Amino acid sequence: MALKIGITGGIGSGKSTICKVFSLLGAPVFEADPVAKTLIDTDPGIRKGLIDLFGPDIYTANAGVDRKKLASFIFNDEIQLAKVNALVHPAVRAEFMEWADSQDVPYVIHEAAILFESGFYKMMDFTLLVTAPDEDRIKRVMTRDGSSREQVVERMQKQWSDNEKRKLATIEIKNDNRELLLPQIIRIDKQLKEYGKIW
Ligand SMILES: CC(C)(COP(=O)(O)OP(=O)(O)OC[C@H]1O[C@@H](n2cnc3c(N)ncnc32)[C@H](O)[C@@H]1O)[C@@H](O)C(=O)NCCC(=O)NCCS
Ligand SMILES: Nc1ncnc2c1ncn2[C@@H]1O[C@H](COP(=O)(O)OP(=O)(O)OP(=O)(O)O)[C@@H](O)[C@H]1O
Repeated sequence: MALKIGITGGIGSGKSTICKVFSLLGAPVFEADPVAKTLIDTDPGIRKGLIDLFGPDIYTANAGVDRKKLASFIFNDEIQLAKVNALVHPAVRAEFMEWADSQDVPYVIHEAAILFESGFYKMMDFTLLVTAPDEDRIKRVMTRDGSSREQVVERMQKQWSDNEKRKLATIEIKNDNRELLLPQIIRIDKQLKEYGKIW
């Protein structure tokens, strides 16, 4: 059975970029967020649950969820956020476990922005935390998404701080353009492949 490796980090830290490198090194990557979003749009149980919570208008005419509406209901109300997460996260978890068990490799990667916040980290054998200075992250996301500094800072403030995440992480990957990124990833990949062999 493949080792399960969780990878997380704040907005713009470089999770997706680093996952691309792990993928090139042969590690299958499960991206939790798009899976969660697809399930919200397509899973009948989740659909019913969201309609019960927020009414039928939470879905648009073309069947997808109204993202702006859902964000406005949950991002300023912790109770509603917890209810939505309780509907969506068990389904994501089940999909991940089934996917992971079908992979014949030393290790697989689970990428999630809220790996620690959601408790998903408890299902992982090891966790990797990607960090970078706030200013670098802000500039990267402004360039990537065309968002304003204020929009990025607002999102950052809603996420756990790196210090909180460090307490739960096995290994930190520094994506700060001071410590070289590729040697860090190659070292971790080598260790995981060795460890995966004897697991
Ligand atoms: C509510 C939605 C429609 C808002 O979409 P929007 O494009 O405005 O925001 P985006 O998806 O980029 O998320 C922004 C940030 O919010 C935080 N966040 C997103 N979903 C969650 C969640 N379920 N719980 C806690 N924080 C969350 C993350 O820190 C993320 O970086 C969207 O976030 C969503 O569908 N979320 C549920 C999917 C999910 O649970 N994803 C988390 C991984 S399992
Ligand atoms: N070391 C780096 N130097 C410069 N740019 C970088 C570096 N690492 C990542 N980037 C760029 O910064 C942006 C953010 O990186 P990425 O999308 O990988 O972050 P993320 O952690 O997955 O973000 P999010 O949580 O918003 O999805 C991307 O455009 C990426 O190409």
